[in-house]
Amino acid sequence: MPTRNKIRQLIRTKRQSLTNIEQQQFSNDLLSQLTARADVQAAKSIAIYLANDSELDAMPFIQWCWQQKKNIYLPVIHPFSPGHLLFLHYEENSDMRANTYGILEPKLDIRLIKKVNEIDIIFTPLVAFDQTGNRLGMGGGFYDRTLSSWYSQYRLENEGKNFNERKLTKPYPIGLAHDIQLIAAIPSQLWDIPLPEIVTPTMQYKFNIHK
Ligand SMILES: Nc1nc2c(c(=O)[nH]1)N(C=O)[C@@H](CNc1ccc(C(=O)N[C@@H](CCC(=O)O)C(=O)O)cc1)CN2
Ligand SMILES: Nc1ncnc2c1ncn2[C@@H]1O[C@H](COP(=O)(O)OP(=O)(O)OP(=O)(O)O)[C@@H](O)[C@H]1O
Repeated sequence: MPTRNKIRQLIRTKRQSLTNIEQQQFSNDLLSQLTARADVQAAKSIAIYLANDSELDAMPFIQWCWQQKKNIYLPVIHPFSPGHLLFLHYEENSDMRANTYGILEPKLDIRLIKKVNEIDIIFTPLVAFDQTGNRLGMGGGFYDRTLSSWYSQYRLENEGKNFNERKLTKPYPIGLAHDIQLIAAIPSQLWDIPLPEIVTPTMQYKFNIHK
């Protein structure tokens, strides 16, 4: 089985070869998929990301959320807690700065920080995923740390239940990815947090990660 770094390399290269036209089409397909979901329609606070490295671009969806008066939050690399994220309110006129990876994030202002367990849905970026909900990210462990207590609670409350009988606790995580980011199997590590759902431009995958 290829190593995690090999998979990252391979999928990132594949993703970078998508054309601008394809990227635009996929963003619009994503918009249609997400806006049709009842949980998205009901959500008041949504965390998402600004596309980097040819990730699936959610900007059309972010704009729809703003029109619907939803609150949008973006990940900000914690200034002194290594590997941790903060989530800050994001508006059209937010002051932005580039983080160490060159990704734009809202300028740190403690008044704009939203507690993770007060966010309804966290849409996570990812590099690769498999048919069981395993997620491989850019390699910082940021989302694994963000979601670790959510996952403990999710398993505790939903052990043995069917997907449609689950009791959901905030923040509900949903991965966003291009279809080409699906691979046969991700060699998962103990700390990896799998995702209960992943949305691509053509599919909405649901996974039993609580059994
Ligand atoms: N759009 C987006 N925002 C995000 C993430 C993400 O995956 N996508 N993150 C999700 O966790 C966090 C940032 N994590 C990242 C981790 C590594 C690299 C990266 O480009 N690494 C380089 C080498 C590292 C370096 O420059 O020191 C590389 O692998 O090429 C980027 C983002 C927070 N914000
Ligand atoms: N809950 C955690 N507690 C402590 N360390 C963690 C935790 N989760 C991940 N890590 C550490 O973070 C590092 C990177 O993890 P990993 O390669 O799984 O990141 P990733 O899921 O690809 O990235 P990201 O979540 O940022 O997109 C690993 O060395 C791992 O030990």
